[in-house]
Amino acid sequence: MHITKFTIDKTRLLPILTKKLSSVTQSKAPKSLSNRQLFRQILPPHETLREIEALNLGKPRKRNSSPFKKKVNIIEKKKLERRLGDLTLEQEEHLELPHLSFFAGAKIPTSFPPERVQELCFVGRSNVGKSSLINALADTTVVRTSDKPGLTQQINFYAAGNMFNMVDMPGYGFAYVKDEERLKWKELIEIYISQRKTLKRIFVIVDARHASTPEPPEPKLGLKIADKEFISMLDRKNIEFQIILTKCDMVIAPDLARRHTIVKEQLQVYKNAIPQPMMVSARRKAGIYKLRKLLLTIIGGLERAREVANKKKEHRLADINNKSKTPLHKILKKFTNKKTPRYFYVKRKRERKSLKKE
Ligand SMILES: Nc1nc2c(ncn2[C@@H]2O[C@H](COP(=O)(O)OP(=O)(O)OP(=O)(O)O)[C@@H](O)[C@H]2O)c(=O)[nH]1
Ligand SMILES: [Mg+2]
Repeated sequence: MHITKFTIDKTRLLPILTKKLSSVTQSKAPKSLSNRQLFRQILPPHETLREIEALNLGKPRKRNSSPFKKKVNIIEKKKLERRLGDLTLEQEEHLELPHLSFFAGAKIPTSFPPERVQELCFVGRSNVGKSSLINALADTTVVRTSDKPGLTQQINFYAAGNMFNMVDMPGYGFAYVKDEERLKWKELIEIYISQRKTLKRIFVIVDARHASTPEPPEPKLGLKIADKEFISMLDRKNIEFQIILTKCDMVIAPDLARRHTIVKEQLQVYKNAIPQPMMVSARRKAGIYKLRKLLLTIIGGLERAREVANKKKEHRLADINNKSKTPLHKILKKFTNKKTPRYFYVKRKRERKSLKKE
């Protein structure tokens, strides 16, 4: 017989086979469930799933332009609606926040600006997306963001018109900076949070992907140790806070609902936690209108924001109506000899229709 290095030596294989068999028999005995199995066993409530679908929060499904695949998508949506109920939630109000501008940065407590208007602050582990969330809320890019943890290294104050301030904090937990620097940030954040009289609410930002990563020193499921330490500190000091799950566009809908459920359960221990965690995606601007409405309600500026939104809508309508009175082809003729393309008329018609719908 020709022997190669791939020829199976039965005498060597036997111990391996017996070992495998023993492991199979062992697995029949009751064994503690893995984190993944525990996670899969969670049944999220229907309303959470419905909210995620309606606000378009989960990881986007692949959209296909082929008519067959479109039909499949429609059928899937209908199936979901049968299971979860109507997926159109209460109409989202298209509210806007006032113009955002940077006005102060503080590395030490003595550099905090005077307490004039109400403030909302955003805290969380480094790189969870605090700065990006402020940008998305104010529909701007004034706040600097980075994919490296530890970009925001001081408390930054941003004025939203003269209505209120949004405060961006450095992150706690891992960051590409020295340990002593991080300790300084921690002290600074604690001083700000416990001494600021104009502070109306603390939003603790949690990365939706991390809400259940189980690494050995971390708890099996749910919030990370750094988050738990921070919110326990808030609870000891009797300071109210609310959790916001960000980067929801990176988690598939059922898993996101499970993570939301875990976090909600864990919050029951904290007496100063607002029980309902919010879900957003700063990148896809999902859930942002809902959060904006909440901010405005806390500040007491909801009515003013509604008035501004209505005025803007009226102006836009009037603009379109005025434009349509002077035929576009006459305006264009001044500059060119060409006829007005049909495209312009269709576009205007569509704009008018969508405004009426709003
Ligand atoms: N996919 C996705 N990425 C996001 C979202 N929000 C933020 N990011 C990304 O996350 C990274 C970190 O965002 P930052 O806003 O700088 O995070 P931060 O919490 O301010 O970080 P530090 O200032 O370092 O504490 C950036 O690369 C963002 O583009 C989101 O909703 N979805
Ligand atoms: Mg930042």
